[in-house]
Amino acid sequence: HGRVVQVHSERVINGFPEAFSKQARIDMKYDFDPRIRQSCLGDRMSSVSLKICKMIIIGDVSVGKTSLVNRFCKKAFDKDYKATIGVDFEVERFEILNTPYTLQMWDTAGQERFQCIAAAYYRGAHIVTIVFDVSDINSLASAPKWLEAAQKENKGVEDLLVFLVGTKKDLLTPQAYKEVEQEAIQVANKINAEYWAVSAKTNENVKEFFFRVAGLSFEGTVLRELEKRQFTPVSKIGDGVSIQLKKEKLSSPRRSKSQCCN
Ligand SMILES: Nc1nc2c(ncn2[C@@H]2O[C@H](COP(=O)(O)OP(=O)(O)OP(=O)(O)O)[C@@H](O)[C@H]2O)c(=O)[nH]1
Ligand SMILES: [Mg+2]
Repeated sequence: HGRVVQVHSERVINGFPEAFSKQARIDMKYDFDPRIRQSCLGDRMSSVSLKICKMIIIGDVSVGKTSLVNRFCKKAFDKDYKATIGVDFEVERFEILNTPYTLQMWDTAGQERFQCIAAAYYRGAHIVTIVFDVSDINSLASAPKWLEAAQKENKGVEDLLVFLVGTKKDLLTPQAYKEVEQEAIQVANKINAEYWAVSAKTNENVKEFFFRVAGLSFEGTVLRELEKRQFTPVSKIGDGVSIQLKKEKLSSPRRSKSQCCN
């Protein structure tokens, strides 16, 4: 039996997803790395290892983290605020260049009193999405603090993908938005993040954002695997039976000794 992975046709990615802003993008490329296209479309990758990445979604209280995830994963928008208690979890399956890819999303609480619970889930993240509300400039100012908190739980990890996402774009006039954008791009550049602006209410840029996350993180994880394989004995490469779960990245969160919830 081959593995059968059901992927919804709306989650199929073949073209390289574009960045939102030329002024704050993670990379300057316009296509997948040629090595990726070659190995994925040659259908050798898919039988060898499961590709899963973990994304944490962090940011101030009520900026719209849960709304962003729910718009994409559940196609729903709720105008009433319901605080996230600790953390919520969603999974999305994609098919990228014929290869199954899973994105885990950990939607964390912004409320101060849940911080210690939420931070326990930061570990093992490949992707950090810092959310702010474009109609609340203070929430943008918090972005560096949130990144620090994520880095603290992922010490020594160099290739974290960081996104800075402004939500509630529908609340601002185009002129007011442009002013916020200038500041947001500066912050994004300072923290090496890619900048996006979205609206969960109108659905503007929501799918585009998640596709970009999926495309870039997929590329990163496949490239890491290809690099690892360069050092693997040839006989092991093609045997196809070793579906490797990267256990260390997926394990349940451990609480750090130094802090939290007393
Ligand atoms: N107009 C508008 N309102 C939004 C948008 N996104 C979220 N909201 C509203 O903002 C409020 C907070 O949204 P949430 O998604 O719950 O915020 P959160 O960041 O998850 O909050 P915590 O879980 O407490 O950290 C809710 O009333 C949402 O309806 C948006 O794009 N436009
Ligand atoms: Mg929430």
